[in-house]
Amino acid sequence: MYCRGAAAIILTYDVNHAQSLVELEDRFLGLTDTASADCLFAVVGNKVDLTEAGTAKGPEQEEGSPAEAGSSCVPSARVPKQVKPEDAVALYKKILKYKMLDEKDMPAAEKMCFETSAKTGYNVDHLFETLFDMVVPVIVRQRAQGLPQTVDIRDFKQPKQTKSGCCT
Ligand SMILES: Nc1nc2c(ncn2[C@@H]2O[C@H](COP(=O)(O)OP(=O)(O)OP(=O)(O)O)[C@@H](O)[C@H]2O)c(=O)[nH]1
Repeated sequence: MYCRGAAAIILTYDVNHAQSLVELEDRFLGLTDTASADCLFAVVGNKVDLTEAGTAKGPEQEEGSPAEAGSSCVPSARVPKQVKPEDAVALYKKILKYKMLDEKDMPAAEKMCFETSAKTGYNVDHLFETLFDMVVPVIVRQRAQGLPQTVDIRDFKQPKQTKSGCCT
């Protein structure tokens, strides 16, 4: 996971495995520490095509929010969805707290939580178009302010060696 200077991070879980949402918080959230201070977060529940209440809509029909995805049943239903959109919204709010970001300064949770199917393409364009529309103005502003777009690795400082370290 490479996050340094990222303007947006897409945290993806599997709507059929509750543990995958838990792991986003437990294992991956800390890895986003090197992202930009004004980084946007999207929480994306993928594999919605496999769920009972999911959608098998093709890319030509794709649109809508998690609520819409949940309401469009298809006959090829399989398993009950394990992670509800509300769970993703709760995680999004936790992320903002972890980042010490004020909810009112950030896009609404409902706007930043998506359900997708990489297999059918459902909601994938909607996800990327939404992020793109939000991120481009931020990048343009950063460039106008002359903020560096690269990292100078020569700035790297060796961590201090301690005599008491067991491996030194
Ligand atoms: N049905 C379905 N399968 C998917 C979808 N996205 C990915 N897959 C399948 O899930 C498997 C794992 O996909 P990867 O892209 O390797 O994802 P991963 O996060 O590394 O692995 P997992 O944690 O197992 O999902 C592959 O067989 C993909 O084809 C989806 O939206 N629907």
